[in-house]
Amino acid sequence: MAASNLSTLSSSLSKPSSLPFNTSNTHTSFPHKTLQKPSFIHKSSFSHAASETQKTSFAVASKNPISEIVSSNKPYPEVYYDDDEKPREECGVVGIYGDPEASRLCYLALHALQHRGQEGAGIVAVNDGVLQSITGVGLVSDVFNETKLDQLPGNSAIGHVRYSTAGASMLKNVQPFVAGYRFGSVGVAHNGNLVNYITLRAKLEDNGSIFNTTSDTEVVLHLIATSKHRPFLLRIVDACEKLEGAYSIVFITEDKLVAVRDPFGFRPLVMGRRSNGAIVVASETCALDLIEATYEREVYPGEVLVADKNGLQSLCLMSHPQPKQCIFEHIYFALPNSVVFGRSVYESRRKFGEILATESPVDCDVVIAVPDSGVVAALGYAAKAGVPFQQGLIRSHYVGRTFIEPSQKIRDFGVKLKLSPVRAVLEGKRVVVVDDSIVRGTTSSKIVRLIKEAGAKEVHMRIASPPIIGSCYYGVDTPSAEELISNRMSVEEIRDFIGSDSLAFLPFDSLKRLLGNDSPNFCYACFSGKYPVEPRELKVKRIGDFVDDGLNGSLESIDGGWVQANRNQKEVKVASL
Ligand SMILES: O=P(O)(O)OC[C@H]1O[C@H](OP(=O)(O)OP(=O)(O)O)[C@H](O)[C@@H]1O
Ligand SMILES: NC(=O)CC[C@H](N)C(=O)O
Repeated sequence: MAASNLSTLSSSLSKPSSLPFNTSNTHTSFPHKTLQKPSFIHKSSFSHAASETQKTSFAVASKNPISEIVSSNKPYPEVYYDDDEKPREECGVVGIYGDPEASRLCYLALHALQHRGQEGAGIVAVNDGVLQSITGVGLVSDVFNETKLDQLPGNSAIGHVRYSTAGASMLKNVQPFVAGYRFGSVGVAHNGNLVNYITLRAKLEDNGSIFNTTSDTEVVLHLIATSKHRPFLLRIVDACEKLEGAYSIVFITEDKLVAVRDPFGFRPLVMGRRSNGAIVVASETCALDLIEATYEREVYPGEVLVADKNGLQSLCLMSHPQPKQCIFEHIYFALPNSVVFGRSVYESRRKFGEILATESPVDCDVVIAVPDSGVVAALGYAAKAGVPFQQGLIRSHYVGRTFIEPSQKIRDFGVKLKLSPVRAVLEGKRVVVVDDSIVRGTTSSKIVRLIKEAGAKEVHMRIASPPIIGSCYYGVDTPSAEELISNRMSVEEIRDFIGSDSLAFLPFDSLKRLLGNDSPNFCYACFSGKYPVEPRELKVKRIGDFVDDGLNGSLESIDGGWVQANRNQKEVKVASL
């Protein structure tokens, strides 16, 4: 990332000059995906911690924020999910400026973003120049209730739902973080992953910084506090220019809401307005819909968007390389009713299904989806193939996303617990099954078996993404390369492994063709292994990593042992910084 000349920046409060996206996208509304509860394994783990919350306040003149955190009304709980290498989704962020119900609106918006993170949730609100924060582990509904929200009055607030990518899953790492520095207080909520935070943290600690968490996000606060620039906005820019990797961040201060997106725009961030003029920023437009804010546009890659008493200002301060937005948002993460990177997620998925029907047709009687993420692509496939779409798998809404389950054994069990076949739809039929992705192959192999046991004559798997061969380092903590089945097996070998009669993936070239001129603006590292920002400092999970850890390479040992060994290694690393 090229450094901007900060001396020229204070006068450059302006709309970004070269905006990479068409801003005229319309806002499409679709029914909301049912928000997922954590799976049974999470639930039991959360049961001790779900009620654990912490409340902190930061006044303008806060002199010692650390002592205030330590004296918060509840102690930190035990780490409730201390698995630093499990695959995870992303975080969701929201920020509201200029609404008397700011914290309640944040609370609602966090519900809409719950699919992006279920480990912890928090809100920071500003009232009379004091930042007040409540964070807790578990779901938004576990953390907040009327009484808690009553403690967060004020006209501006930010919120966060977390899936950890750096730093263990524990209360102290739940965002937003709040800190006091010599010119005031600042709260931060981050979606993404910083690939250079270990070096940044080491430098900061060399210079005397004391860290309160093990999250990558905390370095941002220290960089702001130690920046030599003024005013606050330039401190933010100065700090962000030192960051590498993915960050869609909302900041809150006594008098401002600031939204920043990294120059590559890896993770989404959108802006909207309520009818009373309140400004809203959020990870996905589904959050805007819920709180009746009208979607205006994205926060652009490299943009710093500021809402304060003077209105909305946009600073285009960071250099603009070619954007590299996460394609997996469209394939799996985002809700289909969201507009992400200026495109309807629903439309993307429907077209992925159409492409599969055109490029990998097969004689069949019925098309079914693996709910939830496969539904829209299956609808596209069925419409294009002219074959009826039916609900051949019923999904339990009390079981969470299996992609994020911590161990292989639990994932196996989780698939059966979550998805039940409908014999009336499947018996004697040639069935096309559409899913959004194959990560480890757990879901597909179990599903093929379930469907065959329900009497299907043939099962044809169609996957609405190219094969996933690379781990993600930009906010989606996908498994090690060894765990990615497409990294270990050919398509035919995978077909054999999952036991289907045929298997086809969305061809990578067709995906790029579909995106057209916008195609170079996406990050495809998970399909190509080519990383726009090299994750130099982070452990690249390749063959040999787990061999060195003394494990034999079976999937179970990766889950049960490699993770353990790696986690210990990480703890040592952090401690020795
Ligand atoms: O190959 P695997 O390792 O099994 O992972 C792939 C599966 O995980 C996801 O489902 P998930 O249950 O997480 O999410 P969803 O309910 O949103 O479809 C995805 O939709 C695939 O079905
Ligand atoms: N998934 C995310 O966006 C995580 C944000 C941040 N890196 C954390 O671990 O808390």
